[in-house]
Amino acid sequence: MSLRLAVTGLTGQVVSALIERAAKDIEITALGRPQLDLGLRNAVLAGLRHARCDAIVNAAAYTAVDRAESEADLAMRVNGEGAGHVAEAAAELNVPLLHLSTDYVFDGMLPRPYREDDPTGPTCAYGRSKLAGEHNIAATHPNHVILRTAWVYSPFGANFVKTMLRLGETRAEVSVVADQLGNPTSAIDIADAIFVMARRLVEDPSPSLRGVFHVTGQGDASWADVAEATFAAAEKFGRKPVRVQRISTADYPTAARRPANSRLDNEKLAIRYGLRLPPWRQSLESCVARVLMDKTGSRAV
Ligand SMILES: NC(=O)C1=CN([C@@H]2O[C@H](COP(=O)(O)OP(=O)(O)OC[C@H]3O[C@@H](n4cnc5c(N)ncnc54)[C@H](OP(=O)(O)O)[C@@H]3O)[C@@H](O)[C@H]2O)C=CC1
Ligand SMILES: Cc1cn([C@H]2C[C@H](O)[C@@H](COP(=O)(O)OP(=O)(O)O[C@H]3O[C@@H](C)C(=O)[C@@H](O)[C@H]3O)O2)c(=O)[nH]c1=O
Ligand SMILES: [Mg+2]
Repeated sequence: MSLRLAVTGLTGQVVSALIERAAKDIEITALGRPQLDLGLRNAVLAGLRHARCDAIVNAAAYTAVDRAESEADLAMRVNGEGAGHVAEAAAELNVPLLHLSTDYVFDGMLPRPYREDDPTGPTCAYGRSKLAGEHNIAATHPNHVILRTAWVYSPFGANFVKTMLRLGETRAEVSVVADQLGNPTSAIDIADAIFVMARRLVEDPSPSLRGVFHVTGQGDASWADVAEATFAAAEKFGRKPVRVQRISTADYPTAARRPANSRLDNEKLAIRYGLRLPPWRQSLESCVARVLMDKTGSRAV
């Protein structure tokens, strides 16, 4: 059965992955700035009203974590209120809404992976704005899924893995925090999960498929682990080795405070949707391969 998805954002990692991964029977309508600005209610309602779709994916967001500390109002307008506007549109169109949220809604103090119903407690402005978005969606449109994902990387846009590959071009050593734990997640794997979930939501009205779901790559890592895996993969493509100096958060001051442990338990997704994302190291290797192949002009693997 064909599936028509209206997606917010034009150039983001998840948007790009959705466009690239859509099978022939999936039609993606991407809506973004300047026509659709999430902060402008009328633009969101008008833009989505005219997109003929079976489901809406809210993949656009203000994602500059450190900058959000000094632009908290803007982050809130886009991530908090903006998500509410998208939910209003989904309610008006009577279609399911799949909304992307983040591990940064948690404070990071729990000594185990977070489950969907664990208490939230964001430590930074970006996290607070994303949590407000979750609340606005839940209050506006019951027919929704909030996918909390984390540490997203891909060949598209800006992300930590591409930052490491760029730093590695000129440095023999990079210092990276080793005391923040999370789940690196490929935007491509997120896109594939969104297609499965959207189809189910369109076909099946059951409440057990709705609500909050944790959707991350399998396996835990620190940022230092991600950096090491990135450089190890890059070596296979002829890059010189880069050493990772494992440092602590205290040695890498940033504007935003990030959770020390934001690992997310994915069991609910496995049980209710029968879905598990691939192990992060596997997807990371494909990503690095693609980024480096694209650079040398060779065919991507
Ligand atoms: N990146 C990550 O590590 C993680 C992301 N998430 C969530 O996943 C989702 C997708 O993230 P990702 O693909 O990485 O995001 P990106 O930062 O790659 O892209 C963000 C997209 O949002 C668009 N955007 C920003 N502000 C607005 C606005 N006011 N109106 C309309 N569009 C806007 C950008 O458009 P433009 O091109 O015009 O700037 C861009 O297309 C987001 O909800 C994010 O919060 C969750 C966990 C981790
Ligand atoms: C570039 C760099 C970062 N770091 C640290 C800073 C920080 O603690 C950690 C990650 O840095 P980044 O700024 O790349 O990642 P950050 O922007 O915090 O990534 C977050 O983005 C938002 C959108 C999310 O929703 C989160 O899930 C998460 O992916 O690594 C180093 O230790 N060394 C470095 O050279
Ligand atoms: Mg960042």
